[in-house]
This record gives sequence, structure tokens and C-alpha cells, in this order.
Amino acid sequence: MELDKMDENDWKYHGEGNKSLVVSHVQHARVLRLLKYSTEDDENSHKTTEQAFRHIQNIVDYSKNVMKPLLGEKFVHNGEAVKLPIDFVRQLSLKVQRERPESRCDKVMDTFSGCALCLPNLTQLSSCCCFGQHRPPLCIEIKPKCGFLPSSRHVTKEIKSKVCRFCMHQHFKVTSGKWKRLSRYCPLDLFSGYVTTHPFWVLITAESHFNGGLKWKGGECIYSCKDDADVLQDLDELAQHLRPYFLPSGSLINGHQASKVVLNELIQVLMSALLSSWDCPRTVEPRKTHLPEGRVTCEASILHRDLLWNGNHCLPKDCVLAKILGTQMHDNLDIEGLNPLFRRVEQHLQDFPKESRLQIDGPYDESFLEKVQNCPAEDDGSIEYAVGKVHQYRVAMTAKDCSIMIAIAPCGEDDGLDQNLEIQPAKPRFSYSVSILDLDPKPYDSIPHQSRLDAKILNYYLRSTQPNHQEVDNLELTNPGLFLGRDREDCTLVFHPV
Ligand SMILES: O=P(O)(O)O[C@@H]1[C@@H](OP(=O)(O)O)[C@H](OP(=O)(O)O)[C@H](O)[C@H](OP(=O)(O)O)[C@H]1OP(=O)(O)O
Ligand SMILES: Nc1ncnc2c1ncn2[C@@H]1O[C@H](COP(=O)(O)OP(=O)(O)OP(=O)(O)O)[C@@H](O)[C@H]1O
Repeated sequence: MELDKMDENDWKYHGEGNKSLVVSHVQHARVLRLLKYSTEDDENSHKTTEQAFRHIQNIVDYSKNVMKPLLGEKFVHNGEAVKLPIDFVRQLSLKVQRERPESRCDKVMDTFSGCALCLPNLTQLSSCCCFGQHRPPLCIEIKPKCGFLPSSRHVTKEIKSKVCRFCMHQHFKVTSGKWKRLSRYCPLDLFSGYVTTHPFWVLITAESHFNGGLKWKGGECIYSCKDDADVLQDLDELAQHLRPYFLPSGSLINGHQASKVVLNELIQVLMSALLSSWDCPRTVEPRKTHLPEGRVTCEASILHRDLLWNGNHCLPKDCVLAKILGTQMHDNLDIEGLNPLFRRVEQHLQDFPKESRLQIDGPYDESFLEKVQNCPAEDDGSIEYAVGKVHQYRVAMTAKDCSIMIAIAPCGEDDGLDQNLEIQPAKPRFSYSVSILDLDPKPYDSIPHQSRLDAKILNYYLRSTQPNHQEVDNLELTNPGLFLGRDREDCTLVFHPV
């Protein structure tokens, strides 16, 4: 990429989240991730080039030096911070504006600093995998969210050890209007290690709202979740795109039946990608990560509880889900247990305002990772313990909010597969790559907000499911949310390690 010859016509809108907007190159497998600012946030919108560059460099350092060692070299692409010509950024901003979803337009793209994060386009496999193939790669993005129930002795509300945060939180989201309806996705189903197609069905259809459902073919978005969409019609359309990949050209199956077959094939590939032990030779039975008893079932999940209870709860060691779950579990005190430690750090910073060795806002280097990994097991009253726990909590928050991209491509017998695993769920054969994205550091000063949010989520959930509930806090509550539908049949498939 020649930074002095940037042309906005070479880039197109790709997607965005709460904090960044992403454009992809029309020819090369690169994306630029630009910062976004709230229109009301004057202070941030005028971040200087140096400040914005530092901010993006912090993201790179955090991905590279902290999240990559925790999540695995193979899954994380940290990218590089770049400075772009300001005219290019302004033209780009005008160009992409009409493509942006209305729900994201409460924020504007940063056109002041000229800084961005340049990353590989993870919706496209590296060329070696598609060698000799005419079909473009497919890609599915999912956002798994938090996959365990807290077991901390600091948790004061019993419901938190029964119903997972995602299932409780969605009642609040529906009530506040962020989501139009409840989803049947429960992260604990996905992370349970009990192999069933249910969470995958939910994830690849519109049922999961923003927690999945984005699909690309050759880098072009072919399907995204819409709140008001006709799910069945949309799925048939999606299946049309997928048909050439999963059904032989002469196949006579048509209509909904064909859609079901094709989507099931896709799910098999997804399951293999998410549950493959990447560090194990494929001929060896993968080692398993056993999940703590009693922490794997969420009472709000629609998956049959007896199935989960009878299951052997383990994820193949080193599969992407085990890596993410392990990192999420660095939050082992829960926000309730973290609060007093956060206050200890605050007090210390008040007493020693020039203190920088705690690395609250970085640098995110080996020494930061050391604080995360070598935090004392018991509270010895020290500032080291408190800051270690705060850092662990922030690392866990990042892992609870990351997304997974699974890019898959059909491959012929002789294709070079290099680092990508090859699987054979059915003919034809596929290769795939798995990446984890959105690994930004979560701000230290968002911890008090997390604490308030925790109480709010709990109250909304109890209020909407238990009419006689007494408030946990004196928060103002309105409109109880809806209840989960439990009418969906599930289909269980046997998973064979590859
Ligand atoms: O609090 P949550 O669990 O709703 O997560 C937020 C996400 O909502 P989600 O549930 O995925 O729809 C939210 O995603 P959306 O904007 O809803 O796509 C953000 O990722 C937010 O992180 P940040 O403030 O941008 O760093 C996320 O906030 P934190 O990870 O900082 O809590
Ligand atoms: N390297 C990449 N390759 C392809 N697509 C990407 C890449 N990085 C991000 N995207 C796309 O852009 C979207 C927004 O990026 P990202 O999730 O990093 O934004 P965010 O604002 O940090 O999100 P959040 O709302 O979680 O804070 C992603 O959901 C994904 O679809």
C-alpha cells in the first residue's frame, strides 16, 4: 500500500462496530479500520494526529503483546498503525456515508487525525488455500460473548450463577430498544463442548441479532442479520449462494429441503473450525479442556438441560473456543469482587499521581502481560494484587467482546494447504482459517460503568421474569421485556475430530 498514492475509489465500505469503521480494498485483501467518535464528544473528535496514532499503536501493542500470547499466534492478526493523507480520509468518509446503517450513524468517522489500523482482510483466505479454485471463499463472523457463569464467592445475587449475562442482558436491550426482539442464542450452549447444531443454527440465522450471521462470499457481504427480516426467505437466499459449495451440481434437492441440507453442511464446517485442536496432529485424539462442573448450563438456555447435564463438558484443548473461554475466565472475581480492588488502585493513584509502573493505560508490553499472568493467587493487601486483578478483568472483557471470523474455501486434492487445516465434512473438501478480531483494550475507567450496568442488567431481568421482584438497586426501571420462546426443535449431530 503506497500511502502517498491513496485513492478513495480503491476502497469500499466493509462494516462497522461501536468504535470503528472498516473499509476494504477492492483488489487487495487489506482493510483499514478507522476510529469513530460520538458527534457530541468534542474533546475526542479533535484528537491530534499524534494522540490518535498513539491510541491505534496501543491497540496494535495490546493485540500483539497481550492478546496474541493468550489466544494463540494463529488466531490473532495485530496489523499496523498507519498515517493516511487527510484528503483521502475526507473523501473516503463522504463516499462511505451512504452505505452506513442508520443505527450506527450516532457516531462519525474520524476525519481529523488521518490515522488508521491496517489489517489483512480476514473475510478472504490467503491465496494458497484457494489455489486452482474458481469459487470465491466464504466467510462467517460470529460474536460468541461470555461463555461461563461466575463462581466467585463475591457474587451476591444467586441468579448470576444460574442465568448467564448474555441471556439476562438481552431483556435490558429489548426494553431499551437496542434490540427489537430476544434471541435464542445462549453463549453457554456454544462453549459447553456439548456438540449440537442448535447454537450454530441460531448463530448463522437472523435470530442472533448482532451476535453473528454476517456472511461474505469473496469479500462481498451476502447476508447480514436484520431485525425485521423474514428469516426463512433470507435463509433460502443464503442457501442459494451456498448451494454450489455444498451440493453436487446435478443434485435434485430443491426448496426448503435443499436449504436445510446446505445450511447443515455449512454448520458442520463451522463446528469443525471452532472445535478443532489447532496444535494437535490430526491423527491424535485431541486433548480436552474440562469445564468446571455446574458452570456450563444457563437456566435461560432453550437447549434441553438434561442433555447438557448428561454431556461430557469439554472443549478440545487449544480450539479457538477453548482459547477464548480460557481468556474470559481471567475474570474470576466477577465485577462485584473487582470493585474494592479497583478502589484500591484509585486510592493509590490519588496518593501517587505520578505513578506509571502500574501500566494503567499501557504500555501494553511483556511487562503488562506478566502482571496479568503472574498476579498473586490470594489477596495479600498489595497494590500489585489489585492492579493484577484489574488488568485480568480488562483482558477478560476484551475476550468477552471479540468476534471470530471463519473463512472457508473448497480445495482440490492437490491444493497446498500450508497453515490452514483441511477437513472433509462431506464431498467436496474444504480448507479454512479462523481469526479473532476486535481485540482492543477496554478502558480502565469503564470499570465503574460495568458495575452499574451489572446491577441494571440484573434488575431488568428479574423484573421481566419475576413480577414480584424487589429491586436490587434503586435504579429506575421501565417496561418489562419479553420472554424467550421455547418452541424450536433441536437437532443433535455427532462430531468426529478431524
Ligand atoms: O456490554 P455488552 O456486553 O453489551 O458489549 C458491548 C457490545 O454490545 P453487544 O452485546 O455485543 O451487542 C457493543 O457492540 P455493539 O455496539 O452492540 O455492536 C460494543 O462491542 C461494546 O464495546 P465498546 O464499548 O465498543 O468497546 C461492548 O461493551 P463492553 O464490552 O465494553 O461491555
Ligand atoms: N481484519 C478484518 N477483516 C475483515 N473484516 C473486518 C476486519 N476487522 C473488522 N472487520 C469487520 O468490521 C466490523 C467492525 O469491526 P470491529 O468489530 O473491530 O469494530 P468495533 O467498533 O471495535 O466493534 P464493537 O462494536 O465490538 O466495539 C467487524 O464486525 C467485521 O465485520
